Amino acid sequence: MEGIFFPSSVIWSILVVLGLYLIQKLLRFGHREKYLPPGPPTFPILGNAHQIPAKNLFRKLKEWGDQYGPVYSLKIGQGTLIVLNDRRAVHDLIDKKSAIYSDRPLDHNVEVCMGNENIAFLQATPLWRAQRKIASQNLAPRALDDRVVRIQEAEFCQLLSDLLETPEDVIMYGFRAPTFDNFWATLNKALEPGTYLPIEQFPILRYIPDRWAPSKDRAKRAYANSTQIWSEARERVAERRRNGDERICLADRLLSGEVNQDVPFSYTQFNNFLGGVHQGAADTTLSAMLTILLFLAKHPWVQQKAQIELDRVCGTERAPTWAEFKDLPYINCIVKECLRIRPMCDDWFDGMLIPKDASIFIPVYALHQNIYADPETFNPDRYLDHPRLAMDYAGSPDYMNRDHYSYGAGRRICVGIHLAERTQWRFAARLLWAFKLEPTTDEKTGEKSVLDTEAYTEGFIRQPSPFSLKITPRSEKQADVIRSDFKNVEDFLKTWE
Ligand code: HEM
Repeated sequence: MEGIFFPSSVIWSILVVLGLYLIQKLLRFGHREKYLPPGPPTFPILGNAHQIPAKNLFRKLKEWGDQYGPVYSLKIGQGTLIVLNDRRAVHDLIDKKSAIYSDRPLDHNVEVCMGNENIAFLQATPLWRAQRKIASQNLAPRALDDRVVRIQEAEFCQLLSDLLETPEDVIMYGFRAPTFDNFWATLNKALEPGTYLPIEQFPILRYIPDRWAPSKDRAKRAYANSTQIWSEARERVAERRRNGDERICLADRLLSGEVNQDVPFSYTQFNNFLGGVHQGAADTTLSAMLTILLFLAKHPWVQQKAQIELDRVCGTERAPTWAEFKDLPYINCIVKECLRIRPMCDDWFDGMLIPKDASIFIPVYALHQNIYADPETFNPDRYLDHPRLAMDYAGSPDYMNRDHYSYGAGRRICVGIHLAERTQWRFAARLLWAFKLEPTTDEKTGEKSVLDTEAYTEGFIRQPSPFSLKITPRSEKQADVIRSDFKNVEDFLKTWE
């Protein structure tokens, strides 16, 4: 039988059509679909990836918001990012529909790094729900004000003379970090986020062999390292308990079976859950406290205004306590203003938006710049009409009156928000009651150093770059109170080491 014969012109035509089809497909990769909100012009294949700056992305997000409107989109390869730079959009999508917008974007590298065991990065699975429930019950205002109040106040007695403490360790594991190089103080430094291949956005990168993609190996090592650290933390708790030393903290309550678990945790899930909450607490709280220090030192009028209030309520004889929250409203304004002017991270969600796999992003810095007049000016007075705590505003349907978005939104809102609020308030209140904060003076020239409130580190959590301050007690009386307060709690603090 004779074979079917295609003239070479037909073969060429097919190849040309196929080639054109592939080129067209390739050119459309990274292209913004018509139904998406507007955004910066895309480049074939890359989309907007090449326009994402390595530094100060938060400022670029604001610039794009000014240019393309409150809701805009970015294309990163085949991935879509919808940026919600608008109170109403955040409320309608993230608060009201939080059941469908409580997921995290799929990210293979994050999955490998965290082994799907870190509460902050888990998809909205039954494991996340079980972990979230335990964390929110144990970090609820009542639990904190009943169980944690004494140790937190005591830590702040020490902090006045020694600004080096990380009180979260006590609440999680029942151990405190008496010095910076102590095991409990160094945990976070082992978890530096690395750079890695954006596989979800550019799926072809998946086929790069592991040996040419060091980030893949790094992700596996990151999981192994952090799991080892959190397992050591748990073993230290277990060892202390074997010696009959049980303490009031989440790890002990879980190990004693006092906390109801909706989903049983494996050994590593248990350890990485506690580690994940600790991680959520440590860098954020540190960054917030450094921002408070930096901005107060830069703005003496704010110190003076707060100190008038503190002197009226506490005099020089005693330091303020959390019980005086309502009598010292200006401290709350300072905490809010610091979180507004320098939010430390932006916020990611995944959900059912069209297109289905789009990620949603709240550009917190840009949003804060949009919603307040004169946003670059540090002015706690703008919060005088917001006397309540952040969660009251975040949970209110009156979204136009929300104070700030630094704790996120919807079901994923920071689970440590109540502890974070208490920690920052205690820090600001005691610091201002006790000390005068100033820039340092150059011994040779006699000139005051300039505190740079723009100098922040890049990374997952933004923090003020190192700065130095002159911290002097406001009076001899206050210095005496600091000393005697610390003496009174010293033995109590030792029982947590
Ligand atoms: C000033 C201090 C803090 C700030 C600004 C802050 C901010 C945030 C933000 C923006 C998120 C993501 C929220 C979202 O996706 O909508 C978050 C999540 C989280 N935070 Fe905080 N945080 C702080 C302190 C704390 C503390 C003290 C703890 C624990 C004791 C904590 C534990 C967590 C955890 C576990 C998550 C993940 C929650 C989840 O995905 O379900 N944070 N935090």
